Amino acid sequence: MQADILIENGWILTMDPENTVFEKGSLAITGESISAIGRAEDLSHIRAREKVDAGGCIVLPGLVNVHTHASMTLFRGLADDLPLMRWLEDHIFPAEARLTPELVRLGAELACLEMMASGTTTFCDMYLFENSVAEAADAAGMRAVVGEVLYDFPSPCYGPIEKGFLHVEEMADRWKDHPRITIALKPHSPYLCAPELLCRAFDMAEAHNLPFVIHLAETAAETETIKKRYGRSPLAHLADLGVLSKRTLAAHCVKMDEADIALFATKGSAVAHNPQSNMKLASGIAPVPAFLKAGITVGLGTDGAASNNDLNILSEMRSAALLHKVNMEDPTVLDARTILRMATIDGAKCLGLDGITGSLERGKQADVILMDTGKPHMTPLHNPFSQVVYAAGRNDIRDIFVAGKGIYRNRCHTTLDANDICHRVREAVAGFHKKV
Ligand SMILES: CSC[C@H]1O[C@@H](n2cnc3c(O)ncnc32)[C@H](O)[C@@H]1O
Ligand SMILES: [Zn+2]
Repeated sequence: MQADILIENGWILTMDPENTVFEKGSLAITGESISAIGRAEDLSHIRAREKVDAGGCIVLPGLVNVHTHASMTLFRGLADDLPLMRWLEDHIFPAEARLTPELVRLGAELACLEMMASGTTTFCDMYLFENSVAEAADAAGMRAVVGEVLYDFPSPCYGPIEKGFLHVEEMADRWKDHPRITIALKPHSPYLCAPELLCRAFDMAEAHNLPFVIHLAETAAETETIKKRYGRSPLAHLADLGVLSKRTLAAHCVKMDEADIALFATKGSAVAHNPQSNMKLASGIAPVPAFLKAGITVGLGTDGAASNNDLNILSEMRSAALLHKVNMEDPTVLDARTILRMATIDGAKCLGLDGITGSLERGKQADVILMDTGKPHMTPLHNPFSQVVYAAGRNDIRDIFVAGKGIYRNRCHTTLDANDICHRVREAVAGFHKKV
C-alpha cells in the first residue's frame, strides 16, 4: 500500500467509540483522509512519500474549540476583572463599534496562530464580519464553523436585522462547497434577540440544514431579565419558541436547574462549556456532571480571548476537570478520558462534524496532532490520558495536520506568517487605542 504520509511509532489515542489505544501505533494519510491506523508492526508494509517519526509522542485527534470569538484576540487584556454586563456594555461594545472587516481578519489570523499552536484543528466562531473569520480559517488551513452574530440592534457589519438575514444567506451561498468551512446561524442570546428573530434564524438553519448556535443561561442577570420579560427560564423560553433541536448548540448553560436540564436532554441539543470564561467573569459553574448524566453532549470552548484570556483548549481541559471535582467535592467526576472526549469527538458531535473529525478512524479526515512527551513535566508517562489532561502544556504540541495537510510542523506555522501577523496586530491595536 502507498500513502502520502505515515506517522509511525506514536502512542495513539484514537477516541473512537471504544477509546482504542495503540501504544506503539502508526497512522497512514492518503490525500485528506486516514487510510490506515493500527499497531506499528501491522502497518510496517505501508510505503509513504513522507514518514513522520512519532516516537516519544502522543498522537491525538485535533482538538475542537466549540465556542469562541476569534477576533477578540484584539481586545485581550483591554478590560478585565468585571462582570459580564459591565464588561460588555462599558468596554467591549464601544470598542467593537470601531471594527472593520480588515481588523476582524487580522484578529482571526492571530487567533488561528494561537489555536493551532495549542492543538486546535476545528473551531466554532460567532462574531461580526464573519466572512473575514472564514477567510482567516481558510488561509490557516483550519476547519471552522462560522456565523455572523444576529441581534435586535443594528450591526456594524450589516446594519438592520433584515439585512442580517440577507447577509447570512449570502454567506451560506459563498461557502457552501468549501471542504473545511461551515456556515451556522448565530443569534446572540435570548436577551439580545426578540422571539421573532430567534424563530426566523432557526427556520433558516432548518431550511439550509445548518447548525444553530446561541449564548444561553450565562448569568443570573440573564435569567432575571428573561423571567421578567417572558415569565420563564431562558431555557424554557427557547423550548417554547421551538428552537431547541439536535442542530442547537447552546454556549455556557451556567444557570440551568434540574427541570431545565431534563427538558434540554429531551431536545437532543448540545452544550458548549467555557469553564475559564465563566470563572473569569464570575458567571458561575455550569452543571456539567448533571448534563452528562442526562445524556447531553458537552464540548469545550474558550470563549473569546477578552474573557479568558487565551484560546488554549489544553488548559481548558484541565480547568474543566479541576473545577467540577472541587465543585462536587468528588475527585471521580469528569475523569481524564471523559474530558478528552469532550475536547475531541464530543466537540465534533456538538458541531455536527463527528462523521468527519474528532477521532482517528479509517476514512475520517486526517485531523491529527502530535504531542511531544520528552520534557521533564511530561516524565514519566504512565497514562497518556492523564498526561494530556493534567500535565501537558501548549508548548508540547509539535505537529498538526488538518485534512492531511501539515499546518504546524516542528512547532512552526506553515500557512500563516506569525511574525508578520503579530507585528501588524501590535500596530493596529496601537492605532485603535488612540481612537478610543
Ligand atoms: C459573540 S459575538 C457578538 C457579541 O457578543 C459579545 N460577547 C463576547 N463574549 C460574550 C459572552 O461571554 N457572552 C455574551 N456576549 C459575549 C461580543 O463582544 C460581541 O459583541
Ligand atoms: Zn461567547
